Amino acid sequence: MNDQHNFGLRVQSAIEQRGRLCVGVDPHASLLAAWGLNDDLASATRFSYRLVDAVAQHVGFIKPQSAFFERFGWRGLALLEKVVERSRSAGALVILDVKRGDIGSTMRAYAEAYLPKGAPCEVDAITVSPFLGVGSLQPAVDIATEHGKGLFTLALTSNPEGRSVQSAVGADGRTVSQSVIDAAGLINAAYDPIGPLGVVVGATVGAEKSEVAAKERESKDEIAHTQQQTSESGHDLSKLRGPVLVPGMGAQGGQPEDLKRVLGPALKWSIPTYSRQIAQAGPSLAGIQSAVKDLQAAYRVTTRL
Ligand SMILES: O=C(O)c1cc(=O)[nH]c(=O)n1[C@@H]1O[C@H](COP(=O)(O)O)[C@@H](O)[C@H]1O
Repeated sequence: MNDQHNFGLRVQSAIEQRGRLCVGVDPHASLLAAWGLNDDLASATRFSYRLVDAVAQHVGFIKPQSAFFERFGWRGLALLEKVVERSRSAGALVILDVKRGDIGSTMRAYAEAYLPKGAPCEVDAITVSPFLGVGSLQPAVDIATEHGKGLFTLALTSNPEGRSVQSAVGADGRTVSQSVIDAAGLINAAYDPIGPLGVVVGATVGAEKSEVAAKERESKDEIAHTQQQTSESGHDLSKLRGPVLVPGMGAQGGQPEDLKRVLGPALKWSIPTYSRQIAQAGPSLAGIQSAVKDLQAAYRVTTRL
């Protein structure tokens, strides 16, 4: 399999060549206001182009959040397509944050919108939600792997409300989030050394080790295993063999030093993503670029393996 056909290998080489930082493009009303702009399509266009032009040649990953474009209707979607195209042609991998999840037949249509070569809004990967059942994502897995694209499945989200669902324990004794991580690991096992199925783990999860995770580690054997394999999130990411998108950084409180603690062995292919913190350094190109440089330098130190 050549590098271009395995999204995992493209992630690996982007990290090696450009670093692991991901810049979020979220034309949020409050950020537009902070830049002295109105909350309208013309302003969202200026904001997004400025951000992309400042960073796309320097970072490995760009993550536009679809909702901030969808709110402007079809014109917003046309802008999103241009933002994606501008980012990809500067060499960044685009992870479109759309958090799609539905019954299999509908899931196929969502995947077709973004993943095949020549799709209307072709990106390198999308975020997907597994809460209709991990198996419902299969059509998206098929389309992603067929076209050399990736998926990032929500496992442990950065918002505190996610915990009650994601830490629930299934009949097999695993948490919902661990089952999501394991399902991605099973697909990635066919790839060496890294596969195309990523997960989302928020940087904010480490501080709150859940009671469930503690119960899972009750037996002595498990304690020994856990000390070797798990992160402070209490989840075992050691068999994932895939990329981990890490939101919750900056504006939500996560710091570069947290990554190692939260991810354990999955640090190697982690992609910390920042939206507000980087945009807030704008609107000047120099301000945005210096925020990016500082974070890239911090990650070179804190993620040394
Ligand atoms: O999938 C995501 O990107 C995501 C997952 C998650 O658990 N938490 C989370 O904040 N996000 C997204 O990551 C971005 C975080 O933005 P900032 O907090 O401004 O850096 C937003 O676009 C969120 O929609």
